[in-house]
Amino acid sequence: MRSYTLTSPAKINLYLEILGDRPDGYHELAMILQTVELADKIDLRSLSTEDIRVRTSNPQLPTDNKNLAYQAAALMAAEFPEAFAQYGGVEINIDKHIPIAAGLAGGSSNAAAVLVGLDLMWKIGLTQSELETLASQLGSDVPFCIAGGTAIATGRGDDLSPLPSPEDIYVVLGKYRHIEVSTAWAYQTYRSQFGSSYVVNKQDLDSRAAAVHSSSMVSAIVHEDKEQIGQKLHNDLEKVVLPNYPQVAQLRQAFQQAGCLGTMMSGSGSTVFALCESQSQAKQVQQQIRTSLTEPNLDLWLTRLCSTGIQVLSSTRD
Ligand SMILES: C[C@](O)(CO)[C@H](O)COP(=O)(O)OP(=O)(O)OC[C@H]1O[C@@H](n2ccc(N)nc2=O)[C@H](O)[C@@H]1O
Ligand SMILES: Nc1ncnc2c1ncn2[C@@H]1O[C@H](COP(=O)(O)OP(=O)(O)OP(=O)(O)O)[C@@H](O)[C@H]1O
Repeated sequence: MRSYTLTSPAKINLYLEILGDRPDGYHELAMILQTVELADKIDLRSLSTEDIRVRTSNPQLPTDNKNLAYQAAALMAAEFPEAFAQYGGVEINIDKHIPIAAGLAGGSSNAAAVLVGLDLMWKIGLTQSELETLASQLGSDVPFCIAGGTAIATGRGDDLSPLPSPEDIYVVLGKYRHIEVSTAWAYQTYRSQFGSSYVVNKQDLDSRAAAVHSSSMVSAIVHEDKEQIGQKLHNDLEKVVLPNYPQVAQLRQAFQQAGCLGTMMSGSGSTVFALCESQSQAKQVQQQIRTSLTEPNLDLWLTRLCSTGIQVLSSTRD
């Protein structure tokens, strides 16, 4: 029996611009993605049978083929049938800490962890680029989750260019337990409201995607200018989510008034994050939100930007 334990961290979007629509129904994006330390723990245990089993600490999550971690294992089994036959199936245990449907790529990160773990368990030896290509079949955010850290993401969100990770930036995450935003709904609503303003010409699209590389946010990251990183946060999906979810808009306003470097909704929401220059500032922001919004359904987490993606914590064999 072999087992691997991996950490599966969440991401936030420091920048998300929607450039245009795509013939496949997706959107062309210019994003800056960033991992944070808040993470799930994934345990993989080999089975003597050719089964894929999922267990999770959160009863809300599916354990069948609707779970992205299951889909990742099924993809590996289909791509590498000989390894699957030789090493047997796998039991996947998901110790869930990342909130679900929160814009934090929790499911995507779990899928990335299964790809990385099974590559090791089945001794396949895939490169990071090969893992990312497989990951893109599972979802737009999954390739980034493999190496994590800080990266520019263009195309559907899966064309990645790494950036240096800013150090010592603390993050307060806030999410209402009862508010879950569907990513597909957010993009569809954006398209129906703002689709007419999209870039249609392929050349313009390419130059807009390239522009993110020389943007003020990238410059702020490269120069580790915390103030500017906070100032340049951007997310086009706020334009559709905030008007439809007034509590999320109110939470964002409360963060803004709490004196942080900057605040923004992550991905398609409903999580709002605040960047803070120190742990003590983050604790103060957390405290101020608790006193200004006496809402029992609001969860808050204190975490930190992180420079790594999926990591193996331990492994055993006998
Ligand atoms: C909002 C973000 O999390 C920001 O990082 C991502 O763009 C979404 O990533 P994800 O959840 O991995 O997305 P997918 O599972 O690939 O797609 C979910 C849905 O989002 C929409 N979608 C996603 C990515 C993209 N570039 N354009 C889209 O329009 C599609 O309607 C799709 O049906
Ligand atoms: N392993 C998993 N962890 C979390 N959600 C999962 C998982 N597998 C499938 N899902 C389903 O995926 C949906 C989105 O969950 P997830 O937490 O990944 O959303 P998200 O953080 O908004 O993702 P993203 O930021 O990539 O859009 C939920 O409806 C959930 O039931």
